[in-house]
Amino acid sequence: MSDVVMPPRLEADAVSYRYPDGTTALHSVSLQVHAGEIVAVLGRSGAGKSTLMRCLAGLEIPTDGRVLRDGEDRSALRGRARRRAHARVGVVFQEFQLVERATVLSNALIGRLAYQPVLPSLLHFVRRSDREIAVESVRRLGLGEQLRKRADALSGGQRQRVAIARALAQQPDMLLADEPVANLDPVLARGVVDDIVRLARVEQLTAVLNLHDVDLARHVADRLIGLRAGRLVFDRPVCDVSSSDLDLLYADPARSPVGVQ
Ligand SMILES: Nc1ncnc2c1ncn2[C@@H]1O[C@H](COP(=O)(O)OP(=O)(O)OP(=O)(O)O)[C@@H](O)[C@H]1O
Repeated sequence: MSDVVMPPRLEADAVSYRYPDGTTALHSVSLQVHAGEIVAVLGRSGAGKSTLMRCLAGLEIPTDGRVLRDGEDRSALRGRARRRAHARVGVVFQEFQLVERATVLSNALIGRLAYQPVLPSLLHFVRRSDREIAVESVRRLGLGEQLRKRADALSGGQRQRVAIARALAQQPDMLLADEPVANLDPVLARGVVDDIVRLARVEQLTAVLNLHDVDLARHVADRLIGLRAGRLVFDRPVCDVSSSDLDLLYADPARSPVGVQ
């Protein structure tokens, strides 16, 4: 559905992030996500996964270090160029972030906003091509029958699929999903993650998923990245991640041996 172009390579170069209250959530994290690769980020609650995701998505600017897309730092972009760069990054959040009182189609159309000239979008004018892309995105997530239904009348799994359809309507070349299934039961979670990964593979997107479920992450990702207390602990192909890597990642800090925080 999108133009045939190479998906981007995404890179964090010594990224640190400190919140205004002084909490340092990331300590010099460096990683690369290769073009078209699917990477899952694992770690305990508070490890810094969401902060890393927000930095990768360009929603936060690192306090130190850089996020590079195909070797280019996007933080310097302004105005239209910045809007366009953001448009190519589809982001899916745990809380869905839908407009609850709007229809499924209207929510998917939000994914087209960055491509519209400002005046027509202010006047609620929707180009036919944008509508077609949004409808097609919703259909691909199996919600073609629900186009006119309000988001708040859907189940949790359906709502997350609308959020994915909205991201897909952006015609992204990169997909970032922050705990996309944390609010869903395990069976639904599996289905939604399978949908995300299927789309990422078909559309050849570079994808990063924050996941709590290690088995699910192993099942869908090419590579696993482990974060602990804001530091990168491992970054390996799925088959090379051992149970001791995972033990180190999830060990209770109160019981950890000296040297492991
Ligand atoms: N807005 C904020 N202000 C101050 N500190 C914050 C803020 N958001 C997160 N933090 C802190 O930054 C650290 C990393 O948080 P982050 O949300 O990135 O972790 P996480 O791995 O995504 O956790 P979870 O799995 O629970 O979502 C934590 O210590 C957290 O308390």
